[in-house]
Amino acid sequence: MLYVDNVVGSSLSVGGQYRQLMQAIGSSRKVFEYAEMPPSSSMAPQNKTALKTLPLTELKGTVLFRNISFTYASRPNEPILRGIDLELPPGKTTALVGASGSGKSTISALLQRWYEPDAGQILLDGVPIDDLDPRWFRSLFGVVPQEPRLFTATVWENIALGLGPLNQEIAREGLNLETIDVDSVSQLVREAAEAADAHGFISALPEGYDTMVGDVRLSGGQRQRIALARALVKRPRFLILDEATSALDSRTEAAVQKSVNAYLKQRFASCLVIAHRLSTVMDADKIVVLDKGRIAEEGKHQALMRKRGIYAKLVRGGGGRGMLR
Ligand SMILES: Nc1ncnc2c1ncn2[C@@H]1O[C@H](COP(=O)(O)OP(=O)(O)OP(=O)(O)O)[C@@H](O)[C@H]1O
Repeated sequence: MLYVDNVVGSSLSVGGQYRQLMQAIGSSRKVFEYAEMPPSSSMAPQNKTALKTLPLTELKGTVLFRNISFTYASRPNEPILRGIDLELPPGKTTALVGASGSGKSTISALLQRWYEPDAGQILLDGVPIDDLDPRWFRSLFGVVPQEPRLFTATVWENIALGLGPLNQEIAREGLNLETIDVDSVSQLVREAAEAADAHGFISALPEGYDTMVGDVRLSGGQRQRIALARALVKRPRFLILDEATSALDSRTEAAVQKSVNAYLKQRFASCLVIAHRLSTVMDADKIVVLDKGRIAEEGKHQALMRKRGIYAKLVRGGGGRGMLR
């Protein structure tokens, strides 16, 4: 009976593995298909000579959305953004708020050039971003998405991954990622973890930075802080936080905000925050309120509250629970 049990158990497990293997083969086929797709004409290599980079030492970092309109190709009858005029001032934090589906994440996607606007232009220091080399341009961004993914690897590897193949800021500091030694990367990883307020809990894990993600149960907030460290390790000039601190309790969020703000100040980096929580956006230098694809209001928290417009309504709609609903 024991042998039979053994044979049945093993056969079932082989069956499961086979299914997973087939799924993985299917997914990898898709990955290669996408990787081999030719880039859209504005990013194609034949235009490379025309694609610019800006000297980092002179980069101010003013981002301007000028009359941007956008519709997703899959929903041609549903314009998402209409005539957006928006300035992200350098070294400042701009918060995007608005009802769910109002187009906040779409603005962040356009800024990273995941899509091309239907009309209007996005400018960096006065240069249209489509004239800039996309690899160079994207290397300036550190992004924490709504649902960050951690890989089955050590915490250290999960953070170091953010360094990416092309990193101007690191190169500018005399470090070459091709020849950099492990100790220097560890130093960068640790600094990023500190800036994300993650060093404390990582050090308390059974094997510290060498702990395998997957071997320990990390809370949603801990995962978000590792993802934040991954975004900060490349020393971005622009940090995009899309609901990046939503899983943190308010005390931890305040601590994370404090250390991220210190980072932004030290590096003169700009930050774009998307959030539904009042405490996340309240102290932003500028709050931009989106409503049905348009900018309805902008200003600082107090001024917007006095205005008693959409923002004040969103704050009150949270029913005192600190949510913007
Ligand atoms: N890839 C896509 N293809 C088609 N429609 C999309 C796509 N991504 C988003 N949308 C639609 O665009 C609209 C705006 O979405 P977006 O994610 O920008 O809103 P949001 O303000 O960030 O919302 P939330 O606060 O819920 O994250 C929504 O109606 C959404 O369904």
